[in-house]
Amino acid sequence: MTFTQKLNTAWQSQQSLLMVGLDPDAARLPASLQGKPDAIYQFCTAIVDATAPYVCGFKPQIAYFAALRAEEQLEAICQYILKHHPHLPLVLDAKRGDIGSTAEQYAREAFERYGADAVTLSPYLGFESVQPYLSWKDKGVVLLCRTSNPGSAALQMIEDAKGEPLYLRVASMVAQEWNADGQCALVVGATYPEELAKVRARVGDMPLLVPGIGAQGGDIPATVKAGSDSQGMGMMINSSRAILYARKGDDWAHASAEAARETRDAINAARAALASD
Ligand SMILES: O=C(O)c1cc(=O)[nH]c(=O)n1[C@@H]1O[C@H](COP(=O)(O)O)[C@@H](O)[C@H]1O
Repeated sequence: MTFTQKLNTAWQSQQSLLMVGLDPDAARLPASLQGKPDAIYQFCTAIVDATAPYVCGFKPQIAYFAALRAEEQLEAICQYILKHHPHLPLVLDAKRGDIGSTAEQYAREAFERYGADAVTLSPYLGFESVQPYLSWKDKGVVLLCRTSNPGSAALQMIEDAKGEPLYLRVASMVAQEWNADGQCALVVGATYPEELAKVRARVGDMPLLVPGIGAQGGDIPATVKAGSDSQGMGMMINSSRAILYARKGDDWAHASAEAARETRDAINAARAALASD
């Protein structure tokens, strides 16, 4: 099964567009896990199990693991997800981008070492920097387009002579030239619903990874309205910190599950309102 098929199946069977991001911060781990050698593995697998009923997939962010010298725990977490939640897409958030020969190694890292279904990439180096990932025919590539951060406009909104902003040029290039085998998706922040709508209009039903709800303050109804595809789906709406650190007391996994359920329900309420418009 390809990444895109797995994602479509998960959207349908889970009735959820919520993706939970795994961004483990050592300083914010529950007290009961602090100091344990496998604390990150214990934390992330418990979050995965608790939130799995409410999500369309998981997105571990590699920097959080690499910074803590915890790549082996990330490997074990990925294996755990593939074994215990095989129907849920695993998107490795690595934001790689390099010349072709190096990209071949990054692709092996994402797809062989971690077994990810898809990986996030920068489009900045052009097609041959992405081609090594696309040669893994059942895998997905998720290209940065209009990112959620405040400084993203400085480059991404630069206009060409015809007044076309760079992020829309990226969207068109990926949709028309890079997506021959239907493996591509784009990243557009929930913090920019206006641009999200423009990307959706430009790329048809291509999947979008949409981070920026929760800790970054993106509005769920505006996101759903702007980014839904023709089937009322089409987005992996990511939330990391607001789900991971939802706890108020000791029952942290339960608090994360509740936060995930509430977020999924808010997304689905917005979808229902849109459908009845
Ligand atoms: O590619 C991403 O996932 C990404 C792109 C983007 O434009 N903005 C963005 O926040 N992200 C990632 O999405 C996650 C957002 O985390 P929270 O703000 O805690 O929900 C982080 O792992 C970011 O690295």
